Amino acid sequence: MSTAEEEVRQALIASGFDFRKGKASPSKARAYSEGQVSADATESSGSASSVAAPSAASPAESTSSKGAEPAIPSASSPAPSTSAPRRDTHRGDAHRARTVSDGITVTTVHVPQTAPQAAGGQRPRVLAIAGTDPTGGAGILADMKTITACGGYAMGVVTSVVAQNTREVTGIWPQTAQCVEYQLKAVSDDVSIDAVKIGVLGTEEIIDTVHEWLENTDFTRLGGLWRRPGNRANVTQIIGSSALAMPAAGAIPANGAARPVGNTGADDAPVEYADYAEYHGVTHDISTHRRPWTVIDPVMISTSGTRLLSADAEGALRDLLTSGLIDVITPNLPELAALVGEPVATTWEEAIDQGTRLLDKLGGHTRVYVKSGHLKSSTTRADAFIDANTMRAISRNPVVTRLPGSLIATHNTHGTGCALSSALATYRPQCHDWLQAAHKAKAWITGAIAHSDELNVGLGNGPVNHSWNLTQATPIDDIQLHHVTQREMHGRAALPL
Ligand SMILES: Nc1ncnc2c1ncn2[C@@H]1O[C@H](COP(=O)(O)OP(=O)(O)O)[C@@H](O)[C@H]1O
Ligand SMILES: Cc1ncc(COP(=O)(O)OP(=O)(O)O)c(N)n1
Repeated sequence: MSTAEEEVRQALIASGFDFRKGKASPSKARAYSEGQVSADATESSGSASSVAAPSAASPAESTSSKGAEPAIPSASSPAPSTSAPRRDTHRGDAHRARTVSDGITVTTVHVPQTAPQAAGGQRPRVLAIAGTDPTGGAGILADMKTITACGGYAMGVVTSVVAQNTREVTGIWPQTAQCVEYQLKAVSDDVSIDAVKIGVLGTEEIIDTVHEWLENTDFTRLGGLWRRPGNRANVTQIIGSSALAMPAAGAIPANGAARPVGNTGADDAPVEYADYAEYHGVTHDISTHRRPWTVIDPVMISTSGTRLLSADAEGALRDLLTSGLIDVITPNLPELAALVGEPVATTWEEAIDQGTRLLDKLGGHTRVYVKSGHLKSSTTRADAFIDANTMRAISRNPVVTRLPGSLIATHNTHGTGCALSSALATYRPQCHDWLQAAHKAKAWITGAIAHSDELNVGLGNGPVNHSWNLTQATPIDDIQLHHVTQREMHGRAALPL
């Protein structure tokens, strides 16, 4: 079994998956434990692999990654508190490098995983802007389940009502731009939004509406973004006691003008951003992340072949993608091909080349998470995270990180892309950087696919199991229910009408 498979296996074990009993899917469990799912064997040797552009050197010191346990938040098995010290979690250890295509070198990098830190019980507030699927496998219902399972508080704005099931799409009713605008405003007028996942947008007008909302809303007005406790030292180190102070000399390399962060008042300081900038030596994120962390799944065509974005809306989509308002775009292979105007990639290497070209095309304003679900010729399901923002201090080239994964033999892949992008958006506020969030999202979706056979939903391509890492609902018997109801009624009676 390759180390990459071992990592996924460990992630599943950490989440409560029982390989001996083969609880979710005996055949799948066997494939894992006996090493039959071996797509990554020739491509990775560390606990995670990265592809780095030539001069993007990874930190050199090496700590063994063997046995490192990717943490997946789980109510049943809380993430271990013995994880690596926080400040170390970014520091990948280069193990080996190889060239996959012109100018791109694969480097195997160990990216230790730590548990998302729950901030005193507070959950990041994550808004999904997406279409519907009444079967709950894809779209906004799937987003709600994913966000909840990944530790967020889920909110949703509906862009399009879609009649679909696990087999086909039978009708699409895009909402008016005004309807979407009112929904967006209703949320952002009242709630601090920490992260946004964008799915089906449907029409040019809706894209423009979301674009304008992201651009013009003052997201810090309601008291700033969610932050984890315990980071105060980093903020003061970088931005001083006032959130508007400039970085201390030397704290951030001079590769861009340091700009004040948006929040005022020490308690509202956006700790994440300062922390991010300090580590990566970039100022980009300080200035842009006054907005919520934003992930877009550029859903254009459903797997069943139906257009979910009108053809004339593609120009507006490109404008949004190049606006600097989007942090990560998560295309599947057909979407990636459409965005770069090329045939669909047939190998992982081609997909990476296309992802890098897409990033170039978008002016480097975003990050590209390339999804491998449609890779027909291979049993690898490794994804790639291509980032032109990190490591700028060392190299101007984008860093391409391989997120290991192997094919799971199941037809239950309806809505995988929706779930992955929601998981990414939800993990980001709980992680140190996008890369760590990407690793967690990949581990989570792998678990959700691996556990999908526990469900029995629909006659076609069934959904993934969004609640795979959650404990069973606590059974409540009739007597308990009776007592709760009595208490509620007494409470209500006391409320003024
Ligand atoms: N059969 C599978 N086995 C393992 N991982 C899969 C499988 N199908 C999809 N994935 C993973 O699910 C995620 C979503 O990918 P993809 O299916 O390409 O997206 P979309 O649903 O947008 O088409 C990716 O991480 C991909 O690698
Ligand atoms: C309302 C809605 N949004 C998105 C999709 C596409 O879902 P995706 O996760 O890309 O997966 P497939 O089901 O198309 O494989 C959808 N169908 N509906």
